[in-house]
Amino acid sequence: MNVTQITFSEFLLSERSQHKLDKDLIFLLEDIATSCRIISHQIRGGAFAGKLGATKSTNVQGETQKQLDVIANEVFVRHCSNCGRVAALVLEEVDEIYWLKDKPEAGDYLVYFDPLDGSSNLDVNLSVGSIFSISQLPTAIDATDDRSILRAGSEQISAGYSVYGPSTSLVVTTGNGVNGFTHQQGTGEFRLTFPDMLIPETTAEFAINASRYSLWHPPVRRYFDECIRGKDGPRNKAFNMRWTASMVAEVHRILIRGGVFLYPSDAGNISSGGKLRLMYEANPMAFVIEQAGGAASTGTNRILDVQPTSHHQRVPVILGSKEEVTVLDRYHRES
Ligand SMILES: O=P(O)(O)OC[C@H]1O[C@](O)(COP(=O)(O)O)[C@@H](O)[C@@H]1O
Ligand SMILES: [Mg+2]
Ligand SMILES: [Mg+2]
Repeated sequence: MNVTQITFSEFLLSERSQHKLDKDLIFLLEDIATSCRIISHQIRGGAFAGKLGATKSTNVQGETQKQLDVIANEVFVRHCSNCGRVAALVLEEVDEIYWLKDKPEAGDYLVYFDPLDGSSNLDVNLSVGSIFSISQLPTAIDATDDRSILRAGSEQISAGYSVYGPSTSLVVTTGNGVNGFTHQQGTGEFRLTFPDMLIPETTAEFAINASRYSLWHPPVRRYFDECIRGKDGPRNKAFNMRWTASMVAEVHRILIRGGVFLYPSDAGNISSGGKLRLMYEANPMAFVIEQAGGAASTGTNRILDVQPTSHHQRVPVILGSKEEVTVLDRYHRES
């Protein structure tokens, strides 16, 4: 069968037989895909339903919530609570952990969501997305214990994201490489359009919010200063810069054509540990990036090795083409 005809369900069945995936994981991934379809539909109709603006509330991170942040959150809660193996949901928009079982068993799933990433882009009709991560409880627990959801990223069994851009994409890893699907209008199916995604090892494109230059630490300034000196600078390369203010869109571009994305800790965010959240932004993206042959670092550690201490924890993020992440790690060591 032509790759573009393979549906997400068919793909999951073949992954299941090749890699012995648990059938409940397949059901959960189907529920996540259904949620992404619904959210995509809600975003595309948002202007008609008056759903693009902000709510009057702020989330646990003190950020003003968009109406669609709240809607996307509800969609994931409603559709991903059905699979009997899900023990808990951790969501960006909700302070507490949402336990679905009183006495979770070994192997039960812990699912982490950024229901809508880059939501400041909604009002201006630019790309946004959803991010998910799935881990398992290593042992049964007698009663719910919030510390048991603090799993390192290296324990993820699946992760991915959906981008709601000119088309809706779904990109997924189950630890066996990375595959990308496009939502087909009409049939409503996600079809395999980007099999075996691989990130080029070298790149001449970086993404950072350069308005924070005055807040950056020396290694990040050094990297940026060298990049913008172009061919005549120490890197001998004419670098290009991008910033979409939506991590999903940045990661998707890097998966398609390479590049490096940075949201480092700086003088403005160091007291919180950085900007991006470990459990539902950094970890899932790091897993996808590594599975596609890239690298993901805090500047001093591999992101997937960071031991979480709280479920809304923030970390510095540097990810993408290996060569650039290696340069940035070295600049951090040398500083
Ligand atoms: O506005 P800034 O500082 O450029 O930050 C943009 C970053 O913030 C985020 O939008 C945070 O995501 P949320 O919309 O889920 O809070 C990232 O997607 C993006 O990389
Ligand atoms: Mg986000
Ligand atoms: Mg979000």
